[in-house]
Amino acid sequence: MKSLPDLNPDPQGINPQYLENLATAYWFSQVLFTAVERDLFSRLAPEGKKLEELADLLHLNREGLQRFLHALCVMGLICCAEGIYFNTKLARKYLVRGEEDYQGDGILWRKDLAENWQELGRCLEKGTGFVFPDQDEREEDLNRGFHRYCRAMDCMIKNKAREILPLFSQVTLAGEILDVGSGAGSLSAAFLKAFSQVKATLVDMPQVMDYARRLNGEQEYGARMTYIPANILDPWAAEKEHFELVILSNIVHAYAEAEITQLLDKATACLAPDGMILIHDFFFEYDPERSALADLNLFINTFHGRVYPARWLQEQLIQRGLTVTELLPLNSDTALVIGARNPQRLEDLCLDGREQLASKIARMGFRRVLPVSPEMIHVPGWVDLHCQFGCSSFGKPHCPPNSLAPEKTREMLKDYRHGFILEGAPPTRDFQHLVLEAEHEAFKAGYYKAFALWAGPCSLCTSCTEEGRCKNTKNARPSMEASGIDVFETMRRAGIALRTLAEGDDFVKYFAILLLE
Ligand SMILES: C[S@@+](CC[C@H](N)C(=O)[O-])C[C@H]1O[C@@H](n2cnc3c(N)ncnc32)[C@H](O)[C@@H]1O
Repeated sequence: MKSLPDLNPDPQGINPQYLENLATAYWFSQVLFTAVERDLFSRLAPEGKKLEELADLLHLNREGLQRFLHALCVMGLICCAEGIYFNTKLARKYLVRGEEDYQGDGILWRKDLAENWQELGRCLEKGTGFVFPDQDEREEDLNRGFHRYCRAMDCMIKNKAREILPLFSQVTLAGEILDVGSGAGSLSAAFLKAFSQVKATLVDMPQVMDYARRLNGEQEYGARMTYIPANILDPWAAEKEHFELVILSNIVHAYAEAEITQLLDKATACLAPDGMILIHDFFFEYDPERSALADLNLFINTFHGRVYPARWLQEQLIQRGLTVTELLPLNSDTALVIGARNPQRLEDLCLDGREQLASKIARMGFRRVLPVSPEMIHVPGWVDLHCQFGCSSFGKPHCPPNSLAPEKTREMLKDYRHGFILEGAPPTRDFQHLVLEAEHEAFKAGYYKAFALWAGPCSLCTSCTEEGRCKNTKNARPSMEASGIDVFETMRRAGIALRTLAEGDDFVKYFAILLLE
C-alpha cells in the first residue's frame, strides 16, 4: 500500500512547503469524502471498471472523473491496469459497502463534522462550540441522525476492539460487563464473542439503545445483552459492586471534569471486588498531534468535551482505591487505562512491557519515543571521517579515536533486537541527562542490557579533564555520530525526516538511541 506524503517533509526546517501542505490538507479529505459519498469503491468491486462504465454508473463527467481517479490512484486507494480501475487492498477491505470492516459511515460522519470546523474562528471568539442539532428537528430526522451517528461510532470501535481484546487473552472473564455510553455496543459484543460465559449491560440514550437492540438482537451473543435506556449523568439503575468489567469507551472525552468525576464515582461503585474498569480514549500523552486535534474537534462539536491527560484519569482512579496500568497505547491513535481494586487482576493482562516503558519514558519530557529495530541503525564506513576531519572535538575523551570504532558499534548492535529512538530538544546537557534517566528507567524495568547513545559530544561536565581521561565514566555515553552511526539515514529509516541546518538559529531537535534487549 502507498502511504501519503508526510505533511511535514522536513520537520527540522523552516519550510513554506509545510505550510502549503497544511493549507491544502483538506484536498485529501475532500477526495475521500466524495468517493465514499458516491460509493465509488463499491462500484469498482469486485472486478474493477473502465472509466466509461464508471462514469455512466455514477452519472459523472468522464474528463472530471478521470482526473478524480488519478488523484485516488496517487492516494493509494485505487490503481489502474490496462485501462481498468481497481480497488487497492485498503479500499477493498474498508471502503466497499457491505464488507465487514466497512468504514464509510465513519468517514461520512467526519465529513458532517467538517462543516462545523468552518466555525472554528467563531467558536474561539465565544470560547465554546456552538454548532448543535436544530432543536426543531423532526423526530424522524433526529432518529435518522442518531442511527447515522451510531453506525459511524460502530465502524470505528469495531477496529479498536480488535486491538483491545488481545490484552485480555490471558484473563478469565465469566461475570458481567457494564458498558457505559456503549453506542451500539460493539466493544461489549467483541468481549461476548471471546468469553462465552460473559453477559453485558449497555447504557445509552433511548434512541441508541433501540438501535443497539436491533443490531445485536439476532446475533448469537444477543441473548446475553441487556439494555438500559438512560441518561448516564442521572442516577444509574445498574447494580452496585456487581460488574467484573466496567467499560467507558470514548465517553470520558464527552464531558467536563466535574461530570467525569461523578461518572467515575458511579462506575467504580458498580465494580465487583475483583472487577476492572477499562477506559478507552484519546490521551494527550499518546499521539500528541492527533490528541491535540481531537481536543479541538471536541471543543467545536460538544458542549464541554475535551481530551484529558492520562495522568489525571489515572489519579482519579487511584483516589477511588484502584490500582492502574500505565497508559496502554493501541496501534492506532487512542489508548487505554485499566484499573482494578485487586492489583492481581491487572497481572493477567497481556501488556507489552516495551510499550509501557515507552509511555513512561515519553512522560519524562521527550517529544517522541519511537521503537527502532537495531537492524535499522546504519553504520557505514564514512561517518568517523567527519569526526577526524572537520570537527574540533576530535581526540576528546568520548570522541574518536576514544569512542566506539564503527566495527565495535556494528558488533554491539548484533546483540540487540529492540530499542527506542528518543526525540528531545536542546540544551545538550539537559537532553543527555534525560537520556541517562531513560536508560536507568529501562534498567529498572528489567532491561539489564539497556544502553544509550546520544546526540553530539558528551556535555555532562562543564569542561573535559585536561589529561584526556574522562572522570565521569559512570554517566558518559558515546554519541551516535562518534560511534559511526549515520544518524540521518537511521532516522529516515525510522520515518523521521532530517535535514542539515541552513542557519545557526534554525530549530534543532536532538535524538538518542536507547538499546533495550
Ligand atoms: C463517542 S460515542 C462512544 C460509543 C462507544 N462507547 C464507542 O466507544 O464507540 C459516545 C456514546 O455515549 C453516549 N452518551 C453520551 N452522553 C450520554 C448521556 N448523557 N447519556 C447516555 N448516553 C450518552 C452517546 O449516545 C454515544 O453513544
